[in-house]
Amino acid sequence: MSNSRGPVAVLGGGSFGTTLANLMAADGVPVTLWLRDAAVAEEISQQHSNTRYLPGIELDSKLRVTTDLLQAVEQAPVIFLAIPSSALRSVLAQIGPLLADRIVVSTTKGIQLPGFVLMSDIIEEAAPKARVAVLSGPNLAREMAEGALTATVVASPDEALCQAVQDVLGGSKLRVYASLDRYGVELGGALKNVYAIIAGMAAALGMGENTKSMLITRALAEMTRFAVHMGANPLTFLGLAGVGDLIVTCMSPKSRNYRVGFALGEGKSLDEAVASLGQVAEGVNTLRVLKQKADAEGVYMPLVAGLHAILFEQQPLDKVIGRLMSAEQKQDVEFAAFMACTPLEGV
Ligand SMILES: NC(=O)c1ccc[n+]([C@@H]2O[C@H](COP(=O)([O-])OP(=O)(O)OC[C@H]3O[C@@H](n4cnc5c(N)ncnc54)[C@H](O)[C@@H]3O)[C@@H](O)[C@H]2O)c1
Ligand SMILES: O=P(O)(O)OC[C@H](O)CO
Repeated sequence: MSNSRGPVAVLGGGSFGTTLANLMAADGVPVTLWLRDAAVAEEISQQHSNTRYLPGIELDSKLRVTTDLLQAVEQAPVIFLAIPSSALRSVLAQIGPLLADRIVVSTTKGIQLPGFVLMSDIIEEAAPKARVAVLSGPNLAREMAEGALTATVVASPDEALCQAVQDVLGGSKLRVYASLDRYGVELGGALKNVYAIIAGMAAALGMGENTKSMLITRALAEMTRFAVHMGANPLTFLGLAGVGDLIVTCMSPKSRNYRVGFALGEGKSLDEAVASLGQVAEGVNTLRVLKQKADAEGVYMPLVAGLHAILFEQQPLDKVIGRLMSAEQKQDVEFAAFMACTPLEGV
């Protein structure tokens, strides 16, 4: 098995897996994309397109594709996972022991039950000897596939691992920054999806720019409060995987979570909003898991509680907004307080 620039396997042939694999293939990295659907694999290999997830994008002819999972991972020292959080366990169950000593990078931005299970936890359970990192940041797949200049973060306490991922993934269109705070980067990517649903709702309801700015800023305070309580470094939330990803997902109709929120704001039911999307919106499940955890830990998360009340407790929107606006008016910037009790390492 070789290393510094591949071979690489990308597991998951949806929007993000196809995009990441294509970027690396175009940059000369030997990549194999694994997906389940033989017809999509055939289309990628013969037509160099994935019309279901990236319509109108011409994929690089060097991109190899397979429906054979073992073949994909067999010779790859670096493996990216771009599988929805709900399916990660079942995919890893088929290959766990094969992943010993490999670099396994989760790009999945979700949290699962029971309890509060991150994707890195699922990987380490299935493959205890793998070297695990997470990748997160303001990374709308469609824009990356179109060649937009983009930055992301690879996070692991293992600096050599981060360097290996930077070498393989970084290129003329994509800058890959490193972080030692894997936990914070992973939480940032998952939590921001919940606030993107709220931002989409606010947009559909015609709320003003002041309101959108208030939402994003208070969302950052709220998600950081939770993450710091759980052990993450607050400074991580000032970076690409925190405020960077929160901004893009809360501002862009290209975000699927934002689009779910927008559809809800237009009066669709949650089932209708999710069904009309046809792609994964991790924020809906994350909201359930996060609300439970915040309650159990006693962390104050009024925006999460408000969205949960609307989606899962049948509370009317105007009542929830009224409650949010009449809550105690607290301190603005909490970062000083967060940082006073957190060592400035692990960012
Ligand atoms: N799309 C983006 O812009 C983006 C960016 C960064 C991170 N992510 C994260 O990447 C993850 C994947 O998202 P996506 O955008 O590629 O989703 P998607 O909805 O575009 O595609 C999901 C893919 O997963 C496949 N899949 C579903 N269940 C599977 C299973 N059991 N086994 C194998 N494959 C299965 C589907 O067939 C599909 O190819 C999500 O957690 C998402 O938050 C997405
Ligand atoms: O389309 P979304 O809402 O899943 O967001 C995609 C990425 O996470 C943005 O960084």
